[in-house]
Amino acid sequence: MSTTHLSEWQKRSFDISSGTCTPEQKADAYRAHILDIQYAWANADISEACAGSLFRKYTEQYSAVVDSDSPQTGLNNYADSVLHLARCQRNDSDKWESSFTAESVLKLKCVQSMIQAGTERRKSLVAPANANMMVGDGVADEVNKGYPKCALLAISSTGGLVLRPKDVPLACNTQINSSEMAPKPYATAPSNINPGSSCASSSFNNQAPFAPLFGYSEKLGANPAASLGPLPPAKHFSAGGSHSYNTQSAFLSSNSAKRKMYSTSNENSWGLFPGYGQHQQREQDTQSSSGKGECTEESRATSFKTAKEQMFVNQQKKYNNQPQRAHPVSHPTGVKKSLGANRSRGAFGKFVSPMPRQEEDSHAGVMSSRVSDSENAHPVDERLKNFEPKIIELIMSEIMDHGPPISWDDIAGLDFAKTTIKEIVVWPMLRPDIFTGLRGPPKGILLFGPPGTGKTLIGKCIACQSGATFFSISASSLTSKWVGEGEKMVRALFAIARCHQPAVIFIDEIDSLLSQRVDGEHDSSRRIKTEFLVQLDGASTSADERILVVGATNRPQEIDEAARRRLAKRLYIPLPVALARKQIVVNLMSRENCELTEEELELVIQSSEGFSGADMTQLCREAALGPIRSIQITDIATITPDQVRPILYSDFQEALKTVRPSVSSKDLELYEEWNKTFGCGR
Ligand SMILES: Nc1ncnc2c1ncn2[C@@H]1O[C@H](COP(=O)(O)OP(=O)(O)OP(=O)(O)O)[C@@H](O)[C@H]1O
Ligand SMILES: [Mg+2]
Repeated sequence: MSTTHLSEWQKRSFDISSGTCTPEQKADAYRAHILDIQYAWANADISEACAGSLFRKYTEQYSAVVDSDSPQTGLNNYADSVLHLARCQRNDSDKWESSFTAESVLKLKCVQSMIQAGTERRKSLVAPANANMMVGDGVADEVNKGYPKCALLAISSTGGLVLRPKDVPLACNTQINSSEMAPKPYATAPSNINPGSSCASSSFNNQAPFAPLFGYSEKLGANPAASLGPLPPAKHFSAGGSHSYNTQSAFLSSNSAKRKMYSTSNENSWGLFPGYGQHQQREQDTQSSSGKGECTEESRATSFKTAKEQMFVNQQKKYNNQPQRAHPVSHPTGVKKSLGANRSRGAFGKFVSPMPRQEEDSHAGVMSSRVSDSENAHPVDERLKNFEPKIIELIMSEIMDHGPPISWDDIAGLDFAKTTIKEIVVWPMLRPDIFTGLRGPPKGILLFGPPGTGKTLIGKCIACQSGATFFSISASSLTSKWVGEGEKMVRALFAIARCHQPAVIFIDEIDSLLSQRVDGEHDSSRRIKTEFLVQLDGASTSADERILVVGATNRPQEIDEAARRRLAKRLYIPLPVALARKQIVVNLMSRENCELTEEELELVIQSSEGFSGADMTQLCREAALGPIRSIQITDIATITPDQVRPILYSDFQEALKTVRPSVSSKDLELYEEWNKTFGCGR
């Protein structure tokens, strides 16, 4: 072996034997040894016998670390840890975590006593004095069989759970209030819960105080509607409540209803796992019947709609009227997910693409595409069968979840970049038949420029406007502390993208992933880079593949030269010119009470020379605070919003004293220089 290899080898051996390294480092070092042995043997640097013996030795040692479940010496919590990552991440909004599960709820003493009471008194319901939960006879029977199939009805104002007997009808579209319900023993529902079929789910979901009780508002929300018994025909009836209770995992699916809703363009196309299509088909049944505004007995019996699905239907209706090809079900908060930072959908959970396909613009289109997608599910299966479900799941959770749709007009200035991107991203995605051969679009784009100039904004806009499946990946999500995991993630990412073409993989801050490879860098990060370059090459050489990688960075000079070559279209995103700055101010101020004359606006624009888009936003925010600051501290508690004075030029003048450009002219020169050398602008 070469001297370099030898010294590396010695260093690692020393590390391992020093007794101070962690099991992860040991595993890493052993694995590196194994790779080196393979490499040396492949290069005929060592004999087969030598390779065999070394290989055996280090494999055993590696296995000993990997298989040992002692936390001090081993890593056998590998799968657990990864799954834990996937499951246990929470959004900021998830402050609580329920410890209730299907079983634990049923084991609660008060529930037990209520079940008992329900069994004893078949017709009239009497709750134990110390509980808010009542169970009808049908419920008790169901509970005794397993999980309740049609039990849950409402949640009491004190947070208790009220179960209603099957045989007590409840008008579907009637608002339950305490007075109406008073004569009935189950009348403890809060008055603001409306069990009407079309909104029962969301009403329940919004009962924040109840959510912690179970933590599964989605399923609970669905079931009240499902259990209404003799419901009148309803628009979005959800039936078959047993679905949500059948498994613990259904319960564990948590409060997703208050989180993002994905679009369904590819909702069924994932089709990774058998049996999944059935569920999807049920969903379609529900939707087709809801589309007709009626609910058949059959659909009650076989279909089931969670609050999430209900919200999707509502959202879809809303967005169907919108002209642009925006995501039909955007999350109101516009949270962008990052790997592991969200709830896992479960290895067998459905994949939901965020983007509508072209053919799905109409309602009928949605349906037909879903059916054909689920029919075509198996080939997709095949291509991904070598990947572990947990990795696929992690990648899936990276799909961008975007907020209010962003249009090209929301991005001020940057005309050249916008036109070029439309040319190479949007149009080819929409008309692949025209953009063939030499007209084929480049497979990699690099957006580079000073911070705060709209690179990420462009990424979001591509997500909204391209009609492609959009993967937004952060470098940190691909770097795992587990040896080999990062490369697998990269491979899986491209494999999944291949299954969901046309696809755009957006990598923000790409410099941290594809920085120049240097000596002494950690093996695993080097391997991730190499794998990325290989995949990028594969994607860029295959003419049939419609995968586009878009990278964004404000440190273009740090990007590896091999990566630079693969990101063939390198677009400079400069500081906004005066016109663009004006557009940003006008856009932002159009939503506020602002009295700025045309001349004053011009003065503001002149004074903000050298500001980035983000700086301009900051300037406007600061100016908008001016009127508030002018209010007397004693009045702040009582003043009404319309008494707040408009934003004036003086507020901008004040703001200009505190907001400074964030990009220095020296930095700008570097960008300009790099653009001249490597950029593709005019
Ligand atoms: N051209 C623009 N038009 C409208 N708003 C802009 C523009 N550029 C920046 N902004 C505003 O600045 C904010 C930050 O922009 P963005 O995150 O896209 O910057 P960036 O180029 O990705 O910066 P960084 O390199 O630091 O990641 C945006 O959310 C937007 O409010
Ligand atoms: Mg950015």
